Amino acid sequence: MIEFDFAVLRRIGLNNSILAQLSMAEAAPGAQLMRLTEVQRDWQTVHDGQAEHRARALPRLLSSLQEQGSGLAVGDWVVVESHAHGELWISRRLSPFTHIARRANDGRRQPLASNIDTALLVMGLDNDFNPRRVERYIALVQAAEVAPVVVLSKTDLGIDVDNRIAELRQRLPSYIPIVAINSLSMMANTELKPWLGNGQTICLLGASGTGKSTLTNTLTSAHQETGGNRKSDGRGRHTTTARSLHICPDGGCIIDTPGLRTWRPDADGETLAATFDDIESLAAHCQFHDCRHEAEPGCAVREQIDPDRLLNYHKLLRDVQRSQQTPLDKISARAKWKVIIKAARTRGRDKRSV
Ligand SMILES: Nc1nc2c(ncn2[C@@H]2O[C@H](COP(=O)(O)OP(=O)(O)OP(=O)(O)O)[C@@H](O)[C@H]2O)c(=O)[nH]1
Ligand SMILES: [Zn+2]
Repeated sequence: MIEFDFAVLRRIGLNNSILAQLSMAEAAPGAQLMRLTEVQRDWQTVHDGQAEHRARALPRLLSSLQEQGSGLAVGDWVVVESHAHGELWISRRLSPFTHIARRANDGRRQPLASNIDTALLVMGLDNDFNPRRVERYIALVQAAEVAPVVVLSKTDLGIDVDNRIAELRQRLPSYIPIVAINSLSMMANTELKPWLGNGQTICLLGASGTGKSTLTNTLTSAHQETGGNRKSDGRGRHTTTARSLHICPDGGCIIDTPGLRTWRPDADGETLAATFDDIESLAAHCQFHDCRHEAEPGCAVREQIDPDRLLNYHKLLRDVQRSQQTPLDKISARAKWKVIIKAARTRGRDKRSV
């Protein structure tokens, strides 16, 4: 039997999709369900809904995750066993319902965060305003099956808010919510309430200086120190504050880790096509089957899609194609170009000498 208090764990994001896995989980007596809030090489921090504890993962768990090409990430739900001397050991990871990973330079996938329902894509209405970047983030979080919400911050700066919202609204698919807020105002709580129900987990993504920390403070104002409830029940070492899990007093919790902060989006072509499905579905109506929506007559896409959104789509697709090349592909692509350029130069010389 795995012990847990639903109401307490719900504050840190427990939901039915995780619970459904528990009945099948074998565990030692007294094992507890907890949420991972920090992942280091040799140790982890887990949250039991009230306080954080230092724990370690069983080597067999780590190697089986590694075999699956996966690994522990902040936000994972784990089964924690208590061994002799109060040591806590993570024995099992429940399958995450969403998983954000980044591709490391060597091509491996590196887990960043698990079990996030909604990503707030924070963008300042000031100089930071950049629809292309938002489209890129949307593609990425959708690839992880996390729901995107575009949050335009700094409405108080007297920037032409309505026009900028209209510009984005016209450009993005209609199912993507756009919310404009002042991160410094408590009103932000009301505006973001739909994504902060009890049991919901959100994360904040966006460039530096857009107001992610400010907004996190506003949303969690009554609970700055989520793990601050010190317990001394002798199990594991307690830490006082949750560095990466913040509980919102009215429901919901926020995951904020250095990994997510420095995460720069990458995606594959299929994912991009899914995010730009407005373009893909219009393309079926172009006169030419292989229309590139550039100068072809009878193009259905150019008529309806914001030209910059179309440009961005093509640019992202090119990026994807490049990033999916292996080092060998890149070398052979470069070699091919060298041949082409050399041939063009030779042709140029031949023409001149005629
Ligand atoms: N006027 C105004 N200022 C804001 C708002 N949101 C954030 N700021 C200010 O913008 C600056 C940057 O905000 P942060 O919350 O630190 O931004 P961040 O996204 O967390 O930045 P990093 O930590 O670098 O990722 C701070 O000086 C904030 O006070 C807002 O809605 N209105
Ligand atoms: Zn076309």
